[in-house]
Amino acid sequence: MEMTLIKVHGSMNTFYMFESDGRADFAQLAIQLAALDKDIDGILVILPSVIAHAKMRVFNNDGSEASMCGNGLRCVARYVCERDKVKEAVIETMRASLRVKKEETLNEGIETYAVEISPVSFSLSRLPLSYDGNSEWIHKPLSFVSEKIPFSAVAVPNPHLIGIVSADLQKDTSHQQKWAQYFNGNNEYFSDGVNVSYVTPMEGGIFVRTYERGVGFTNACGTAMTASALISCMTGLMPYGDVFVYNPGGMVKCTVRRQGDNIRLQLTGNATYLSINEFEWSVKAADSKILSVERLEEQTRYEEFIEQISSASKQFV
Ligand SMILES: N[C@H](CCC[C@H](N)C(=O)O)C(=O)O
Repeated sequence: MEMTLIKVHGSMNTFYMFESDGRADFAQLAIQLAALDKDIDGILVILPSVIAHAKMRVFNNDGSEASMCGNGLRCVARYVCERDKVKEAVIETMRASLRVKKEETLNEGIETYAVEISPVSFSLSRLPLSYDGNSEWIHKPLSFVSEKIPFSAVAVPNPHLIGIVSADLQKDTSHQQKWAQYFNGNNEYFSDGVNVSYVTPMEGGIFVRTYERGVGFTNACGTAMTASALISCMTGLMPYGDVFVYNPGGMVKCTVRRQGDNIRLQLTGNATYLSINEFEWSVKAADSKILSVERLEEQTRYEEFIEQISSASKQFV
């Protein structure tokens, strides 16, 4: 079957994105495309919706489906707003219909979108994490990992484990890799795996690096950056409001608002199209192939943006 795939990224978290009527083995397609293109972190499927402008489904490189993808949702938001000629829309996701909107460009020529990140839950059963009968785990060390790293577990709604670490644990990723691989392997704590982020405060914001469930280290993870901004505000590391989050793939703005138990999160950042690809999809992986690639100019402007901000975060990248 021939398909048109748009290769996109949010903060260099890269995906193939396409519209579909829903009748296909998307898990298998994600595995095939990840094998064909080492750049990507998953696929974004845009489907019809009876309750919103469109529905988004997200599949990681290993074929697992995720309930949410913040960087991906910005790219889907752009596609749907341009398709329907609107500046705001609602996108149905696995657990919520989320508001999205086109924003002023971050920088000349960089398409920028803001997306709602919801629902939020600290209940360990929602992650699911089982640990010593606790119902929540916020800003406390997991002693079997380290006494020096306060961890927090939060679902937005995909699962995140967030550690606040010093600069040296941010520069040397081996500690994060060891524990992220453990929590995403056969372990007694996270039965569905978890996205593991290490957060370090820096000039003007926080730096977040994520080892993603179903993928591994990525340049950025939108839900993880937003969850990390939330934890940073809850623990007093950052004031509530706009938190600038730097990552290996760039920088995004996470807006964190809280009134009592009511938490509202918004993620703003680029939605960049890299290329338009014609793809021949065959059930037999060996017969699937990318037939043509039409590269687009936008990435040049995104790289200029990275150049501008890199002095702030290059200590960690
Ligand atoms: N690996 C994630 C899904 C992708 C989320 C990430 N790419 C984002 O931008 O939020 C998970 O399995 O929960």
